[in-house]
Amino acid sequence: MLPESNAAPGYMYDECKATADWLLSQLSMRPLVGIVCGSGLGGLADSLKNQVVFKYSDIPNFPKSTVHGHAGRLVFGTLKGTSCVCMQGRFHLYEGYPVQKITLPIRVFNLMGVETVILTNAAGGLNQDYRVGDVMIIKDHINMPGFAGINPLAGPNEDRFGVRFPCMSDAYNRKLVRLAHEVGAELGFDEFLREGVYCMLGGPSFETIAECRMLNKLGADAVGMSTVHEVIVARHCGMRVFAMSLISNRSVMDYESEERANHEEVLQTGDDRAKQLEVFVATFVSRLGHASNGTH
Ligand SMILES: O=P(O)(O)O[C@H]1O[C@H](CO)[C@@H](O)[C@H]1O
Ligand SMILES: Nc1nc2[nH]cnc2c(=O)[nH]1
Repeated sequence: MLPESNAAPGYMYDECKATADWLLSQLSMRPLVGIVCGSGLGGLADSLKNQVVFKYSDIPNFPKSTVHGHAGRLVFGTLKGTSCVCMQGRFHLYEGYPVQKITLPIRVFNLMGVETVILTNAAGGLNQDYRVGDVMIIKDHINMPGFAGINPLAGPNEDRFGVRFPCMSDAYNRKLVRLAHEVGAELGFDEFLREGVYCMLGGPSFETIAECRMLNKLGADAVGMSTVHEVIVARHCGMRVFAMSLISNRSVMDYESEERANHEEVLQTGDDRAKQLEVFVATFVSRLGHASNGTH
């Protein structure tokens, strides 16, 4: 056990609990599903009914959103009768926060009673069969910052959340992956639904051509700058995880290519697929099957 002085400030159990209690004291529901909206996908929160909305800047201990396309609002409400909380905007390493701080909301989800976390992101398509607008169900990840010791669980372990050495070979719930394929097929989305491996880099610069080629050779199908740290923290505290990437741009793999990755294209692709993804997430949530409906 590391000495107490090494305890990371702002996201240990007591801070997370204070934030969860503050939120719950103002709500008449308890969320069962937590949703994180990726770049350009903030519209997912708008489909929640009976909304109660908090600005991140008003929530104790919460970081602030600094990225265009991430509104910085926590939205509570119901999706087809299931109580949900939705992060309309997430936090990234490149915003300058410690990796533990950007995952604080996931621990707050857990303390509010969330059982299932649905993470979405925008990502570059490394897999050469992928097209812009494809949706990749994430079956596994490569935690590139983790290779350099940047892991949200580094530091003293908080036993009240989970064990020191959590398993990650089952990070992405396989039943939920199957459910996503079923829902996709029913909605007629098979044509653009894929399944693959997401690789996280720190950003904010996009990848070089050599980096894209390397990542693809290593087995990654899509690359982004988020999600993995949230998955690790969610699994550490025992929540089930489903995640998907909207392929917002094709990773440039060829020195002759005129394509250039840019955030505007990322946001535009989100906009183009927004309605279908809203229907997908709402249908998916309605099939999760929780024991209670989250009302007191
Ligand atoms: O992963 P999300 O939050 O969807 O955002 C993705 O889009 C941004 C780059 O355009 C990066 O932040 C990348 O991680
Ligand atoms: N790292 C990275 N993140 C992204 N987010 C959306 N597209 C991309 C991309 O091509 N690379």
